[in-house]
Amino acid sequence: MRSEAYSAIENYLSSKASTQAKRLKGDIAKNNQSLVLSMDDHEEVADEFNGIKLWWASGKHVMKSQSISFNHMTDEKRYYKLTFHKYHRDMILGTYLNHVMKEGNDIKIKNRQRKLYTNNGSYWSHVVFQHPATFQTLAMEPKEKELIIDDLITFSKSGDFYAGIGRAWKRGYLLYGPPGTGKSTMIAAMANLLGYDLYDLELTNVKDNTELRKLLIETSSKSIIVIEDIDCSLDLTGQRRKKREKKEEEEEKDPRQKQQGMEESEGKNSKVTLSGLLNFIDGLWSACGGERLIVFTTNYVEKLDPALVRKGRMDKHIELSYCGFEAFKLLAKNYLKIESHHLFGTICELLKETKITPAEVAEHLMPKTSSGDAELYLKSLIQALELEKEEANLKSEEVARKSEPSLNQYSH
Ligand SMILES: Nc1ncnc2c1ncn2[C@@H]1O[C@H](COP(=O)(O)OP(=O)(O)OP(=O)(O)O)[C@@H](O)[C@H]1O
Repeated sequence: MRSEAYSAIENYLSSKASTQAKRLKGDIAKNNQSLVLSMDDHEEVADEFNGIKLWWASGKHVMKSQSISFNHMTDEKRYYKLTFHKYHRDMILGTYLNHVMKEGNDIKIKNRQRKLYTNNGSYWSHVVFQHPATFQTLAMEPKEKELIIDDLITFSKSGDFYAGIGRAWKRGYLLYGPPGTGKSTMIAAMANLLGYDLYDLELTNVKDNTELRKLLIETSSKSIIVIEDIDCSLDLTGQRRKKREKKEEEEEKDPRQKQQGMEESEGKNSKVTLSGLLNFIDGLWSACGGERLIVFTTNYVEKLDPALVRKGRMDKHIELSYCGFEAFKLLAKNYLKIESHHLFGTICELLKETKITPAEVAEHLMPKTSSGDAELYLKSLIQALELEKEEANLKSEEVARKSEPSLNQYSH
């Protein structure tokens, strides 16, 4: 088996070899030669570190097997030879080799096949995670997007910082906004950006706090734990608690209602509590290693229990909202491959006056025929926006009419 150090160097060099090969690609293409991205025996890869030039070469020692064999098996020991000026020896053996190992291990993590876990009761099962969403394709205000990317990258590089201040290497995100504004898409983009695994935790499948604790302890480092629609997942919101208290009062008055309620909720009743979840986020988690993000999503942020969303627990609150012009332009670029059009001005004005989600805009821009042209899709979007605007106007007129004092009120 190859040692960890060997495979880290191998990863590092294959990335170097591939950049050098890419640089050569033009010449190679001209000569109609095939492109070699990995290192062959005795092939050299040049590297430069802090202005110092070095050369790596790979090779192998072939040793005749001591045992008697009919098929002349040989043992081979592969190695890498590093050549540099002896003046730099200390720096190369220290700083440079550490840098190679770190980069090599990072490449390994980035290239590994990532997993999407879902819980079936108290067990995780997984499939390969292959969602194509990235921050480049996520439509939202560019400045806000930059801030989020920066926040995520800073987090992923802050292991030493968290250790230094004695805090668990974890960060909580709350994504909120109407359905179809890209909450799930953003989570996939986060996982793709950082190369993390995803744990999609379905709280309604979790029996009680003990089961919750077991599931969360089993999650690995470099992962995102997602609890979608936290307001609907459990009895976690203030409103739901009040509703339940009211229902309990009614049931006390009429025991028949209680029986009916028990039958209805049988099978989907989970005893996970808000305090169980909070205890884990605050306490237990800190004890089980690091580099985890926990992401809650909700369509109704105002309904959440303040204890759940207070800063420190959910470090960053991100609102995903209706489609603005910048987000529309990105969708048009992705879906229609256009960056400008004479209908953009009309769309820009209509977007200011309407509430339409990026999912709805995307639906209009999605090519429906192989010959469909951009103008057709933009016109369909304009039609939808005009309809939306009309409906919104009617609604506000109705609200205004209802709030007007009726004439009778003033008659004597
Ligand atoms: N901001 C966005 N950028 C790009 N595509 C988007 C965006 N928002 C929505 N979409 C598109 O709409 C579809 C639905 O979006 P998504 O599931 O991410 O929304 P959501 O906010 O998570 O909705 P829900 O609250 O119903 O779960 C996605 O598959 C994606 O193609």
